[in-house]
Amino acid sequence: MKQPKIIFVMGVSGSGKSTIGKLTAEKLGYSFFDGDHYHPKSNIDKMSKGIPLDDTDRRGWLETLNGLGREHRQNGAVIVCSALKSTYREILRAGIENSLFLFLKGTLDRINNRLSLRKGHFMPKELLQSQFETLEEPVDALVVSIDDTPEEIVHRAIHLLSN
Ligand SMILES: Nc1ncnc2c1ncn2[C@@H]1O[C@H](COP(=O)(O)OP(=O)(O)OP(=O)(O)O)[C@@H](O)[C@H]1O
Ligand SMILES: O=C(O)[C@H](O)[C@@H](O)[C@H](O)[C@H](O)CO
Repeated sequence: MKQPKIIFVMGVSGSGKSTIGKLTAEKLGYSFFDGDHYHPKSNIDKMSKGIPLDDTDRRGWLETLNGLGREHRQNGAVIVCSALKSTYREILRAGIENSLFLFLKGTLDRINNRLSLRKGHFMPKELLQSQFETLEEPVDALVVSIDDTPEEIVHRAIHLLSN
């Protein structure tokens, strides 16, 4: 496979997207963008109150991340985004031929445990159930299990990306 220039790291809240995405970008020498930093304040306020985002809330945010992908498609970027639905992934990858989704797959129990330990993040762990309900697992993504150390997960992801 020709190594993709834009890698979207996807999965439910707490699946490890920021952790794995940052390390993967470092290894590949790509820019790194964390989708969490591109939400409008209204979205952050909503999630902080424990209310899940809907399609309308997410639309502009997904378009912004697609714009980032288009901007960096020559030099390479890892972009972190939950990308829960197939229609969201269509928005994200629109016009970017050499893009790929890396799906971090884990169980609700395991992620719930990790979120119980995480401090200082706006996303309440009570929203995790709705993240799983919204998730449409991708059929055309690279899939890595989250049941390992971040270093091992990144090692496997890079192996998959370069084969
Ligand atoms: N492989 C791993 N093993 C153990 N802990 C991990 C692993 N990956 C991530 N974590 C921890 O799990 C928590 C969630 O990870 P992280 O914040 O990267 O997830 P996320 O998908 O970016 O979350 P969100 O979408 O809510 O921003 C963090 O406290 C992180 O340190
Ligand atoms: O689509 C969504 O519901 C949101 O994007 C969330 O997943 C957050 O961005 C983030 O992952 C929370 O930490």
